[in-house]
Amino acid sequence: MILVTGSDGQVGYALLKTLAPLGAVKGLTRADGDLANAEEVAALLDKYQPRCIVNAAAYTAVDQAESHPDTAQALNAQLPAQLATWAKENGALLVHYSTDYVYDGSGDQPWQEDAPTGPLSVYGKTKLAGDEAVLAAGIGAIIFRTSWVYGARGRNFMLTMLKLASERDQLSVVSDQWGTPTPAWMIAEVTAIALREKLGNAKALAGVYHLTCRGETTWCDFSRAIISGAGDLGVPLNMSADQVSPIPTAEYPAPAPRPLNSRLSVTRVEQALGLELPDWRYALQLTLRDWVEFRNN
Ligand SMILES: NC(=O)C1=CN([C@@H]2O[C@H](COP(=O)(O)OP(=O)(O)OC[C@H]3O[C@@H](n4cnc5c(N)ncnc54)[C@H](OP(=O)(O)O)[C@@H]3O)[C@@H](O)[C@H]2O)C=CC1
Ligand SMILES: Cc1cn([C@H]2C[C@H](O)[C@@H](COP(=O)(O)OP(=O)(O)O[C@H]3O[C@@H](C)C(=O)[C@@H](O)[C@H]3O)O2)c(=O)[nH]c1=O
Ligand SMILES: [Mg+2]
Repeated sequence: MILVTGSDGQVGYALLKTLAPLGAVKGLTRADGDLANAEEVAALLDKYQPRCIVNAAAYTAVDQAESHPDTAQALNAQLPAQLATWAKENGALLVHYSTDYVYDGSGDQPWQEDAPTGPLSVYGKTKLAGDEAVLAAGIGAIIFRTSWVYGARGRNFMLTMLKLASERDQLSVVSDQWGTPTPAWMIAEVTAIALREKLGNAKALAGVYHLTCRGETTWCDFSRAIISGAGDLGVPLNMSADQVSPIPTAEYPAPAPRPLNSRLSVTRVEQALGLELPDWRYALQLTLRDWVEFRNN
């Protein structure tokens, strides 16, 4: 049994399908229990006895985390720590996800996996604590640090932009935060490849791996690419890409500070798996097509 936590979320939902070839998959949603409650988590692990846990549950509301640090800590730090301890005691494999927000965003070069961390927000700090707990368990877990996750369903920047562009005739979007948009399906499909290797050899792929698309952009140019890509697919919108105005971060005040440089080097995962990850623009085209399908059904 492969247990996927957070299976109503963007990545968790995609994993239900991509992991299916590797065995029986059980997804945990809020209906199964509160993952912020350690006793409920223990009972779920006891019930399902997974040989493999893929932890896609997290507290991902970056701004709300500033005023709800205890819930963020429970989901982002204590849950992965508990899963790692259980995996160690029961000889299970663990795959966990983390974020570009563990870095401080300085400089303009892609971060390597062994670079110093320096989270700016409660979300980033609690995610880093989760990574550290998973690594400290010494069980050869895989940690995929991804960024700017989006998809045809869930809460994400692509869907926000499509909605706003159908209602407004002008948008202002920050143009000084750099990073790489990454669809949930891409993360789920690469996870399946990695997990299959791990099922063959438990020592394979241990540690931290960045897992994003290739290339880099800003939220502003990502927004423009979403709007022009949707237009190319015949989606009726109220505005065009050139009506998206670039603004500095200072003009978009928010409770949580965001890193300016979220570029992540993906060489390590590409070499480990012997593949080349897709460029973010191509991945966006495929995801927009998913969304058009999803809307029409
Ligand atoms: N989204 C992003 O841009 C990025 C995400 N990541 C990381 O990737 C991973 C997957 O993220 P993503 O799929 O986008 O996240 P989502 O927020 O889409 O999914 C997380 C899931 O966890 C569930 N969850 C939260 N709290 C609880 C709880 N107390 N009990 C039970 N379930 C709970 C959520 O349910 P509910 O919706 O009801 O709260 C949701 O279904 C996470 O580790 C995240 O930190 C990394 C970089 C970027
Ligand atoms: C809606 C909107 C957002 N923005 C800015 C705010 C922010 O800096 C940026 C992206 O908005 P978001 O709310 O998606 O940002 P955010 O929630 O910080 O996204 C992050 O989520 C967590 C979970 C991660 O791990 C990160 O990788 C990253 O994806 O765009 C605008 O400038 N204009 C707008 O109209
Ligand atoms: Mg958000």
